[in-house]
Amino acid sequence: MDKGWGVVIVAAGRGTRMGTTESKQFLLLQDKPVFIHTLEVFAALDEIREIILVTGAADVERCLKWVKEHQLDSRVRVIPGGKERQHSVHEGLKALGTDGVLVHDGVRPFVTREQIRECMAASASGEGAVLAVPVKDTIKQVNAEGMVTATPDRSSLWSIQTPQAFRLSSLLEAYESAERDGFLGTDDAMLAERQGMSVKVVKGSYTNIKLTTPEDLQYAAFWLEGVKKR
Ligand SMILES: Nc1ccn([C@@H]2O[C@H](COP(=O)(O)OP(=O)(O)OP(=O)(O)O)[C@@H](O)[C@H]2O)c(=O)n1
Ligand SMILES: C[C@](O)(CO)[C@H](O)COP(=O)(O)O
Repeated sequence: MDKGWGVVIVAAGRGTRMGTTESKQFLLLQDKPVFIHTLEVFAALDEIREIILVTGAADVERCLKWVKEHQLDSRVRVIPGGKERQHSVHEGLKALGTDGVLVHDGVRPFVTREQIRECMAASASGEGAVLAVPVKDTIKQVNAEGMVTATPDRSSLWSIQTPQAFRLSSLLEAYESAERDGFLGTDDAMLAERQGMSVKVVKGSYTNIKLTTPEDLQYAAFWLEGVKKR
């Protein structure tokens, strides 16, 4: 990894499930937009040479302002994204010039430096690595009529998070192949898997939540308050 690691942080979504007027990545947590909390974790790692923030075309200017206000402007580049998460990640990957890449959701602000490092290290033993936690609930498959059709064995089920780490050239190839085939996935590893790449799962933590629905914001405020008191 001569050219080191880069990270693509995606923050171009609309946050439909959150239902707020302001996009969830820009909501304030302790006076700071959510995505700034996320950027700060990655910016604190010297081994990350490039940080690309991908946001909506209409939000690039205000993101640049926030980035400057929080003294992250020497570390972070801001570019416009696309219609789906996959398109936004793809734009970010094209903007990087490193050997390794981490992809992370801008709305997962509680990832830790240790988890990021573990993910980078684990990708060396395979072709990719993802942070994840074992599923805690019993999972059921349910049909369109609301009836249970199966109860999969949860011992092999994991909830997948970000960051997800890969060699940049391989992940770019996977993204280009998905685009050619019109394939849309919900995470980066899915695209790598369809190229036959091996993906290692790294046990993360249940606190690395993605802010998705309104109660996640309450959890985030509660969590940050606890961290402040420690
Ligand atoms: N076109 C998109 C869609 C999503 N994302 C980003 O991908 C991450 C994870 O996606 P998700 O939680 O699904 O975010 P949204 O698409 O914003 O939410 P929703 O699906 O509820 O609309 C978020 O950081 C989001 O900003 C992105 O960069 N570009
Ligand atoms: C990449 C991801 O965070 C893995 O859990 C997630 O898939 C992204 O967004 P989603 O729209 O909630 O699936």
